[in-house]
Amino acid sequence: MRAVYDALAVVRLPTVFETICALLVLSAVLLLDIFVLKPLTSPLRNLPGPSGGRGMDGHSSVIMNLHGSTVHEWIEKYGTTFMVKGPFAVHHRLFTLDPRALSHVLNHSQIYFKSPLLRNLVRRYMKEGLIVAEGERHKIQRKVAQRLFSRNGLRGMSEAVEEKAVQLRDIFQNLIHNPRLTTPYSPSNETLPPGSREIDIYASTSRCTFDIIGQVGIDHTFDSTGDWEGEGGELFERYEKMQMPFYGWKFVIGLIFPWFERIMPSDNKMLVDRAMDPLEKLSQDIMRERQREIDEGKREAASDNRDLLTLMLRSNMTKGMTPDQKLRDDEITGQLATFMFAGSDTTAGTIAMGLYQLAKHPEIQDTLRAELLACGDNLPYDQIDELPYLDAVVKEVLRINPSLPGTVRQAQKDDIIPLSQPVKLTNGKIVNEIKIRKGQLIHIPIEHLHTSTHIWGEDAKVFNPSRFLGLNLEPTQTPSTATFPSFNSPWTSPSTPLDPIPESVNSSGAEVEKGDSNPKIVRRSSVPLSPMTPMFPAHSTMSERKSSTGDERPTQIYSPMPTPTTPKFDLSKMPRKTSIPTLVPPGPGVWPNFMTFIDGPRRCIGYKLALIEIKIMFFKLIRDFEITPKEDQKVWRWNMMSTRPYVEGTLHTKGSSLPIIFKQYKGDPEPDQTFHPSQ
Ligand code: HEM
Repeated sequence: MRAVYDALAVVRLPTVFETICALLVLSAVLLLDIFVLKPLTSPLRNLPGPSGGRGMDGHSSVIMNLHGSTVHEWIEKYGTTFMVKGPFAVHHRLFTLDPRALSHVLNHSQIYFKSPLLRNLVRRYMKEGLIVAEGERHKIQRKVAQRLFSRNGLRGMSEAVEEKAVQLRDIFQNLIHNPRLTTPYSPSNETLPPGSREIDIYASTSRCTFDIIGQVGIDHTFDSTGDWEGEGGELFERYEKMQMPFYGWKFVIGLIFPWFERIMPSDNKMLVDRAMDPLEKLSQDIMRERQREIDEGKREAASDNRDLLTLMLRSNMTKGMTPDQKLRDDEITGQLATFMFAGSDTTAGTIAMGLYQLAKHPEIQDTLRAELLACGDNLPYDQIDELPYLDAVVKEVLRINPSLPGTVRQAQKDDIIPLSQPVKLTNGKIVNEIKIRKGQLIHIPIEHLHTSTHIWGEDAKVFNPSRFLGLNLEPTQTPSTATFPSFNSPWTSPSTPLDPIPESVNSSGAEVEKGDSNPKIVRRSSVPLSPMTPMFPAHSTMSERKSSTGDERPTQIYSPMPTPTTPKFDLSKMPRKTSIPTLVPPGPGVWPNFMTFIDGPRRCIGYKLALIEIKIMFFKLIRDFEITPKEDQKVWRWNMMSTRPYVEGTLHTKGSSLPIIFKQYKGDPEPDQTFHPSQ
C-alpha cells in the first residue's frame, strides 16, 4: 500500500502544452490511419472501380440517384463486382451484383449488420424494433413476430385488407358520381368532365396501408381512410408530415451523433417526435389494457395471433422464460413503429406506382381487367392469388419499382466473400473470392440488379408483365431476350452453386419454400380456376349517408356490374402460373434474383401481407375503374427510407403524391357506338 502512495505522490497532471501536443499527435495518428494506412492495406484496394468520390459522401449520392444511369455504366465497365468509395474516397466499399456474394452476405447476418449510420436513421423512425435489432435480440424479436404470418394469421389479414379495399373502391365511386364530395386525397374536380375524377392514389393508398397496420399491429381501428377528421386521420396527417424532406445540418450531425439532437433538434426530429410520440403513447396504453385483459382471462389464446401486440405480450408470459429471452417494453412498442413504417410506406408506394404503370399502359390494364372480370367480385384471396396475369403484373411492379432501391451491410469481422463470377484485379490477378475487412461496407443494389439487362434481358427497364408468363401479350414490347456477352465476360452464368439458404420456414409454414421458381403464398386452393369462368355474380347496391356534421361523406356501398372487356388475347391461352424468365440466372431473393424483399434471415417479414394488399387492391380497383395518367404531369420518385412518388416541382411544398384520373369502367362500347374509319 505504501508503495502505491509513493507512486501517486510523483504523478502530476499534464500541462496545457503537453495536452495540446498529445491531442495533435493523436489526431495525426488517426488521420494517418484513415487517409493512408487503411486505404493502403484495404483488401479491396486492387478491385477495379470508378474514380472520383472525393466529396463528403463519396459515391453514395450517385448510387442512390434513382434517375441516373451512371451506375449501369459502371456495371458495363467493371462487371458484377467492383469497388466504390465512401467519404473522401478513402473508404473502400464493395458493390456487387454477384449472386453468390449477395447470398453469402445476406445469409451470414451474424457477420453482416446494418451500418451504425443506417441504424441511426432507421431508429429515428422505427425505434427499437426488428429492423434496428441485431444478433441475439433480433433472433428473439423475429421468432415472435414471425408467428403473426402463420396461415391463419394471413387469412385474417386478407379479410382486413379486403374490407379496406372495398371501402376505398366505394369512396372512389362516390367521388366520381358526386363531384361535390371532397376528401384529402381528392380535394376538387374542377377541370375534368363529369364521370372522371382526379384522385391522389399515393395519399389514398397510404391511408389504407396505415389503417391495415393499425389492425394487424395493435388491433386498433384508425380508419384514416374514411374518417380523416377523426383521431386516426390526425395521427396519419402527422405521420405523413414527418416524411417531408426537411433535413439540414442538424439532421446530418444527429445521424452520426444521435445525442446531438437531444440538445439541438432538427426540424425533421421535431416532426418525427410530433408524429411518433402519440403513436407510441397509444401503443403503450393499448399494451397496458391488453395485458390486463390477458391477466383477467378476457382474451382467448386462440385469437391471439390476430395482432402483433397481443402475440408479443403472450409470448413474454411463456413459462420458464428467462428475463433475457423476454421482449423488453421498448422492443414491444418499437415494433408498432417498425411495422407502421416498414409495412405501410413500402406497400403504399408499390400500389401507387403499380397503378400508375397500369394507367400508362392501357393495353396491360385492359388485359388485367379482362382477367379480373372473368371472376366474381367476391373471389377469395387464395384464388385471387392464383390469377396468372395479376400475379405477373404484381411481380413486374415489384421488380421495376422496388420500394427499397438498395441496402447496405457492414462486416463485423474480417471475412471472405465467395464469388460466382471471377474478378480481374487491377494487378492482373483473377480471383474467385473477395477478402473483406471488419468495418467495410457492402452495397446491395436491389434496383440496379432488377434493371440490369444482363439479368433481365434487353427490355429490363420496360414494364412488361408478360415476361413472367413466357408470352408477348403487349404488341409494343419486344420479347425479353438477354444478350449475354462472351464467355469470359463478367456476365457468364454462375459456375458454382449458391450458398445454401438457411431454411427459415417455421412450423406454421410462414416463410416461402425455396427451390420453386414460382413459390406461392398460400398453397391451399382446391378449386381449379378457369380464368374464363365467372365465380360469383357481381351485385349492385348503393346507399349514401350524411355525416354528423351534415357534410356529405363517401360512405356508399356500390358495386356495378360492368360488361367484361373483349380481351385483346385469348384468355384460355394464358399459362396458369407465372414463372421467372428462363434467361434469369439463379440468385438470391424471394424468387430467383428477385431482391425486392431481399433474402436470408433478414428477409422482409411482411412480404406475404404486402402481396395480399397489392393484389387485393388491384383486384378491386381495376375491375371497376379505368385509370389514366394526368396530362403534362411528370412523376418522379425520391428515396429516404423507402421510395415515394411525387409530382415534379411539388416535393418540398406538397410532399409525396401521385394523382391519376379515375373513370367508372362501363365495359366495351356497344358495336354501334364504335367509330369505324370507313364510315
Ligand atoms: C412492397 C412492400 C414491401 C417491401 C418492398 C419491403 C421490403 C423490405 C426489405 C428490402 C427489407 C430488408 C431491409 C434491410 O434489411 O435492409 C424489409 C424488412 C422488413 N420488412 Fe418489409 N417490405 C414490404 C412490406 C412490409 C410489410 C407489409 C411489413 C409488415 C407488415 C414489413 C415489415 C418488415 C420488417 C419488420 C422488416 C425487418 C425484418 C428483419 O430485419 O428481420 N415489410 N422489407
